[in-house]
Amino acid sequence: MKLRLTGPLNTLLKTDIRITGSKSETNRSLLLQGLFPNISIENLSNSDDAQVMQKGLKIKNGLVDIHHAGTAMRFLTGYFASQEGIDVILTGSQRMTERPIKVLVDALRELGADIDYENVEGYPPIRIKGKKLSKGKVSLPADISSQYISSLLLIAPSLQNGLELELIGKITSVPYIKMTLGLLERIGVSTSFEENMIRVFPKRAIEPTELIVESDWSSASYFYSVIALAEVGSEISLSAYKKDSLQGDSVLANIYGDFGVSTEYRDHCIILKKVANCQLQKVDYRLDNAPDIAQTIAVTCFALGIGCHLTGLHTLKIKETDRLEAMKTELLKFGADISVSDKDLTLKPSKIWSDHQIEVDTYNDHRMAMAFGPLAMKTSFYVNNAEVVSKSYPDFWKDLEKLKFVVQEV
Ligand SMILES: O=C(O)C1=C[C@@H](OP(=O)(O)O)[C@@H](O)[C@H](O)C1
Ligand SMILES: C=C(OP(=O)(O)O)C(=O)O
Repeated sequence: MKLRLTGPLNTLLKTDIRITGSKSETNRSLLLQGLFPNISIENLSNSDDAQVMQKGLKIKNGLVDIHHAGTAMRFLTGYFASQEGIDVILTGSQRMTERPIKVLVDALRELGADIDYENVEGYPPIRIKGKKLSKGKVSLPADISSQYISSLLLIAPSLQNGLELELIGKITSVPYIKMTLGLLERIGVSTSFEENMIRVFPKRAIEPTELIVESDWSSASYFYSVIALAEVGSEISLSAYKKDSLQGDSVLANIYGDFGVSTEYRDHCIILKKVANCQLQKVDYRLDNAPDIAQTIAVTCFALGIGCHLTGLHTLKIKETDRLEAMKTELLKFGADISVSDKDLTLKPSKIWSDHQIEVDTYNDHRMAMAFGPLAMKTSFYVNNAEVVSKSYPDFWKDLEKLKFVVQEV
């Protein structure tokens, strides 16, 4: 699906939008429900990634295809490996077969798992024969993806002696690890995380527990961007959010303060308000704790005509696409002065070219499409394969229409 996108120009925005549950919290909660069926879940994510997770958890034999969902790939690997009677081949999209899984497979094998590579060593598809994992201690590199760590932590309470994890190297995406531990604590599992050691204690059964998933902060980032580009006085109310979030991307509330956006927490909503025009020439953020909002911030800065230096982005190369290269290619189309390395992105203040025929390519990456969306408030353009948004946010284009964007299928 190709879209023509035109943003609202010089209008005061005032809209309420409801966003569904965080896909990260949802996929963790679903896995925990697989282990402890007396968990119920409220405000599930309506994303493709949550749907493939839900389906995957029901399969015991045969092929499990999780498409583009990194969390489903990594979390189901741990789950299947630890469940007796499972015999599956776990695979995904072409891109998923290029996203490494070796760190997790090595750790699970160390715990006693039976996993083999179907094609290329270190990458999906993998054949998993589930069994009772006998060991309870393992160390693994922590600088590639936190999802490997979360996968092990999620199955940890079901292991005979729980799990002791030693994390090697600089730990990346830490808030996602803490989110996993936070959810374990909510269902009554004891955990500890000190320096590079994580411990999860075993739990045979839990009390019936309802997990209420907070709405998705990464999805909220696109509205922060819209408000940052809107007229002073504009506001958007997003539900359902809370101040003590498990999601690291809630750091958006601080970051977008720099762009003149205030965040008020009121009755399960966040109210984003443009309170001032951004006076900064350049911003500098280290985002290894919030990698998923890097693209949003880069486009916001470009649209505002300010520079940015974003660091800590070493994980972006192995996500849905090589996000740093993709950002460079697409922002260059609009005239950006951008450079990237394998772990950072630098944008110098530059003017947006007024060429209305530009087509933004999306590389099977929902965040490429959504991060560029707000830029339509400055110039019209086309978005190729716009359906990619369904990976995390199927209603994204409909919600942009609520903000007076003109979204035309062409
Ligand atoms: O655990 C999670 O839910 C996630 C962890 C992060 O991945 P990495 O740890 O690979 O950076 C993040 O980018 C991804 O969207 C979701
Ligand atoms: C990186 C992402 O997802 P995943 O790794 O779960 O595919 C994302 O949603 O930005």
